[in-house]
Amino acid sequence: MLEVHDLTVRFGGITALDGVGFSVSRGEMVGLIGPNGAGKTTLFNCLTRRYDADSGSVLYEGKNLLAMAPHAIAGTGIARTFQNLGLFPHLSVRDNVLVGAHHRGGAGFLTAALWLPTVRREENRLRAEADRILDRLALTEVADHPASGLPFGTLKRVELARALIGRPALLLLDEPVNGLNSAEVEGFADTLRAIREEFDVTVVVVEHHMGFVMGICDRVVCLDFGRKIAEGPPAEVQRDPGVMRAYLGTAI
Ligand SMILES: Nc1ncnc2c1ncn2[C@@H]1O[C@H](COP(=O)(O)OP(=O)(O)OP(=O)(O)O)[C@@H](O)[C@H]1O
Repeated sequence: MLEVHDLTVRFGGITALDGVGFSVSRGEMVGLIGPNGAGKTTLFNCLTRRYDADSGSVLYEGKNLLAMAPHAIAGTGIARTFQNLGLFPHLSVRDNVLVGAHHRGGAGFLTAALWLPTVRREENRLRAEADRILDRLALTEVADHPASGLPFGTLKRVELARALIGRPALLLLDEPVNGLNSAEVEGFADTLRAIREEFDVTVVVVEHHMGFVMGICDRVVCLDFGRKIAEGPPAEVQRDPGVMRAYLGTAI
């Protein structure tokens, strides 16, 4: 589904990604780990075309992802969540989720401005779908509440709901359990396991919480200073001497 070859990204003198390569098969859940500054978010930013790569290639379903326009990414079936939440604080939870469906609306500017019946039908259909997803993620009670002021754990689920309404085939999650307490982490892991089946979605997840990564992922890729230093089943990567060295001084 996804093939990353020899990907390099530089920011001035910093090489954030240095010849990184790995692939992801349909249906897999792959963990992307590595110490702070290893290049994990930069990789996500390349996959969603926020950053340009200096060299290398990314094939998504056989297509050259790096040649696509950033606005076309959602339409290809790739959705992401953000490390520091990318929600609109003053919009309701439901409207934040509906933002994730923007590429599925077929109405043009004029039909939308005139609020024609086709637009109303489309809006009703998407609202019904948003409500189903909100219900699935236990967010119905806060659907009309503005995002601002809600607990962090709730907002993490809103981000997931917003990604899911785009009907993604590939879901990129950037630190989805960062800042959650241990009960919330467990709850999120259970939800993600179930959602992976229900929505038939392939997942790449960046996360520092090793218990979460090791418990949920089929395979783990570890980056350090922009380079891939290990890849394999979670238990093997956790025991890898290079990975242990990269995390020296950090509990893993
Ligand atoms: N837009 C940017 N401009 C300059 N440098 C950047 C930019 N984005 C990332 N970097 C640098 O690239 C390197 C990799 O950063 P990145 O955020 O990808 O790491 P990370 O593995 O996601 O870290 P963390 O776990 O702390 O989120 C770091 O040295 C960072 O400072």
